[in-house]
Amino acid sequence: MESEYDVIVIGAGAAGENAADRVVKGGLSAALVESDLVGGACSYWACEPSKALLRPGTALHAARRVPGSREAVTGTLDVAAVLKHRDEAVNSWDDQSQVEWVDGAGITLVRGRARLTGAKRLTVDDANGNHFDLLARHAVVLATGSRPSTPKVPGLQHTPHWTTADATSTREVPESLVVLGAGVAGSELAQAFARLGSRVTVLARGSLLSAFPEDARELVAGGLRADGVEIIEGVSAELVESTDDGGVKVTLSGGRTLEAARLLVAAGRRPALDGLGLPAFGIEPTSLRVDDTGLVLGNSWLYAVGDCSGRAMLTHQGKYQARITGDAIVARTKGELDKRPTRWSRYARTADELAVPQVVFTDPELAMVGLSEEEAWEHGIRVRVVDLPISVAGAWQLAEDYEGWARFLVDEDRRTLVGACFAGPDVAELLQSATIAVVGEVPLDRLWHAIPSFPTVSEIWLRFLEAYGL
Ligand SMILES: Cc1cc2nc3c(=O)[nH]c(=O)nc-3n(C[C@H](O)[C@H](O)[C@H](O)COP(=O)(O)OP(=O)(O)OC[C@H]3O[C@@H](n4cnc5c(N)ncnc54)[C@H](O)[C@@H]3O)c2cc1C
Ligand SMILES: NC(=O)c1ccc[n+]([C@@H]2O[C@H](COP(=O)([O-])OP(=O)(O)OC[C@H]3O[C@@H](n4cnc5c(N)ncnc54)[C@H](O)[C@@H]3O)[C@@H](O)[C@H]2O)c1
Repeated sequence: MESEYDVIVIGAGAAGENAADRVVKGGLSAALVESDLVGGACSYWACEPSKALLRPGTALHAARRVPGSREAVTGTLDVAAVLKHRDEAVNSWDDQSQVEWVDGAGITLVRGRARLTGAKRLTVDDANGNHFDLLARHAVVLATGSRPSTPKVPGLQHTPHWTTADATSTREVPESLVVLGAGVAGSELAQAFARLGSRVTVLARGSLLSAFPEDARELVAGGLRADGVEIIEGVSAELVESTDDGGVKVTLSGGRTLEAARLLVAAGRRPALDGLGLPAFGIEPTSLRVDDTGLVLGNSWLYAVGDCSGRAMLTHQGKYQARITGDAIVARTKGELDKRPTRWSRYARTADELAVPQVVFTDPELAMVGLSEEEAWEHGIRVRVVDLPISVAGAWQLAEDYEGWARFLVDEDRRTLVGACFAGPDVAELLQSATIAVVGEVPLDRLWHAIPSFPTVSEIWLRFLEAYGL
């Protein structure tokens, strides 16, 4: 006997929850299938615990940078209290509150692992050996998240190591830690553990945070080095082995060896699409492609949102995709969307292409939105880049030795902002102003009237407009 719903969402992470919610808000019924904890990676193993591990160190460092409060700081981080704060942030890995939210939202939760058995048909296998057959009247949404990529380094597969999930859920702070991978997760966790007392070495194939502008990443690298993190750039790990004392030994290109109590592999993630039965529908699990509404190309009922859809792997982006896709499914069901949606309409994930905001929560922070210079040229935009230090009165209020940097990218023909990047303490909260300017395509002549309050770091907007020539 099959249970029928208008829409079935596979995966109850941030993206899946939001997709199901929009569908129900639009008047349809939705089942949400989850094989693990309701809430997914962000709540239990990624954003929330990593930020809980980072924030105490950032707060302590901020207090040390202001005369008056600096003198009051006499100790170091209380490691047990930080880990307790992390435990509270993840509700001690208990998803009861999220299950209650799902119930309250009118979504039916089905526990177990789902796989497609036919068009709009799936089977869910639960932990007790039970099977449930489900049928979606209109659409199935994949929201299955991502899995860590394991680089092909000789010895790594057979050597015990941490994934980012192990690092964020740890109950111990290792005496020493080698981090393989110098992207966002590697940088954040390197600093978190350094501030908790580990001796940390980060290995970067190219440079630390290579996806970000050089001036910005240099500031972050300086912050990590000030915390004692050794950053080795331009190297690869050639061999990984266990040591007799339960630690790990890494041999680098060039012959140098490193020994540490733990190895953390943070070398990117790939969409989690295995075991879903996709090849039967002609879909390769490695190359999912979706249109602006999230519809998987080549069919009329299968959608994808969040990390599994292979676009920017960020919680807020997955939730954005879910809102748009959920609304698009409802509109199609009601016959209100039969053509390709227009750019920036409520049924098109336009920001996926033009305005992805991202914050690296290191200290200093790094915040970026929109197109890079290269991407702007690729889009045919005649772009002008304005770089300047964040040297405004608001910054000095925050920290005596505030060091920050900003980049603004202007479409010269339209005189609108197409991208921005900020690096420095507390710049995360600056990002939404840039996101609004990019998405709103606000002309610079109008931004001239957007007065930043004195003394705030937002004064950098005025400095930018002056530097641009207004
Ligand atoms: C260390 C770290 C820190 C991060 N910090 C941030 C941050 O600060 N800000 C930010 O925006 N992003 C951050 N991210 C990225 C963010 O965690 C992800 O983008 C986000 O969690 C993806 O959400 P999702 O709903 O797509 O997938 P997930 O949260 O992974 O949810 C997918 C769910 O699907 C379930 N599932 C999978 N297959 C099946 C199946 N066949 N049947 C049933 N259920 C299934 C899984 O159990 C899982 O619960 C971080 C990532 C890492 C690794
Ligand atoms: N604050 C945030 O928003 C936040 C925090 C952490 C993670 N995330 C997201 O989670 C996802 C995973 O994070 P991540 O840092 O693992 O991915 P990433 O893509 O940001 O970085 C991966 C890094 O690993 C390196 N790498 C890959 N293979 C390697 C190898 N064989 N040897 C050495 N280095 C290698 C890459 O060059 C890259 O620098 C990303 O999409 C990221 O945006 C977001």
